[in-house]
Amino acid sequence: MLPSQAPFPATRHRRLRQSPAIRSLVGQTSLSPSDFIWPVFVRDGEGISEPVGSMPGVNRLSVDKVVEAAREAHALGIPAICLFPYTAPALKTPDCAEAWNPENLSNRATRAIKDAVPDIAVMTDVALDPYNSDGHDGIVENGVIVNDASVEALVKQALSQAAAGADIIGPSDMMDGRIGAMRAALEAEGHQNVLLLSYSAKFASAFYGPFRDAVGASGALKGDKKTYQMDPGNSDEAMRLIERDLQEGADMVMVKPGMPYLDICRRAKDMFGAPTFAYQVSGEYAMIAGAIERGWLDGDKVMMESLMSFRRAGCDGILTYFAPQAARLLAE
Ligand SMILES: NCc1[nH]cc(CCC(=O)O)c1CC(=O)O
Repeated sequence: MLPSQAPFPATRHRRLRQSPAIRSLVGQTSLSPSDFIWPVFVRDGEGISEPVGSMPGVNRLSVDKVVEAAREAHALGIPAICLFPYTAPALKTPDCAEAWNPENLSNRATRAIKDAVPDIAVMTDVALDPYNSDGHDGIVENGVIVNDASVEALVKQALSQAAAGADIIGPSDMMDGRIGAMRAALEAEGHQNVLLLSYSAKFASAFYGPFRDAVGASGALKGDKKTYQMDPGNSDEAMRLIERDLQEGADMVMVKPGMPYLDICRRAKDMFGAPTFAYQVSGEYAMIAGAIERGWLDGDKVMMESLMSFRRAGCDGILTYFAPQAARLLAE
């Protein structure tokens, strides 16, 4: 686009900024509760809402409280909720079998939400880290995260989530070939309408720290995730991964983390035009919420500005821990 404009004073850009009415008329980007997916942490028990230390305002919720959260989200116009289970250390094994237990926490929460609030979409996380005594997203053999055996396990996990009623399955594991394998298995098992929102461009980021505390994975993790998550400096590789996942049957794609990777979002949207999401991850939330808590930033304004940036970068939606707070503000 070549901006075409008369010289000053025929063009005065401030004319277009003079009042709320004019500004709203020419505003290019919109933000609505329907753009949000709300990630929530699920734990065992009943009636429990337990604060996550490094994420002020975020709690781990027992299944009954997750159902309440889903009701609240639905009332606020948030279309989807994404479940992350906090798994007891005793259930973590090298083969990660709890991941496809039909009665695991994530599956119980999915069924409870779909029973109580059928209209909200439930998204689940496919990755082995909550169930792995090694803390990795894939299966570890002799210190190596093995790809193909991991994909087999991830397919079992995805099928158990679909059977529990998940609407959107979000593979966050970054193994190769998992989207194609999951899509084929979902078709074969009669889950034709289950959506795959692939964490296609997921970077090996230090911004996931608070999340690993929230799901109890930081203690277990040996080493780092750099052999499967992406190098933060790579952009072309992100495009190749997104293209690969779309070709394997992903319905929607994700860039993660969000704010430090908005250039990847814009490039992905321009290049593929697929439904594109970004995950404003735990560390991004912690930075903003921590500064708000100290009175260093104006909370509502910074939150909304950060969310608007994703929309401006071309994202159709945002996974954000701010979802209910932002939706409430948008409803005012
Ligand atoms: N498969 C794990 C997973 N799924 C979502 C997040 C991070 C989310 C966040 O930081 O908010 C992670 C952490 C990781 O890869 O270590």
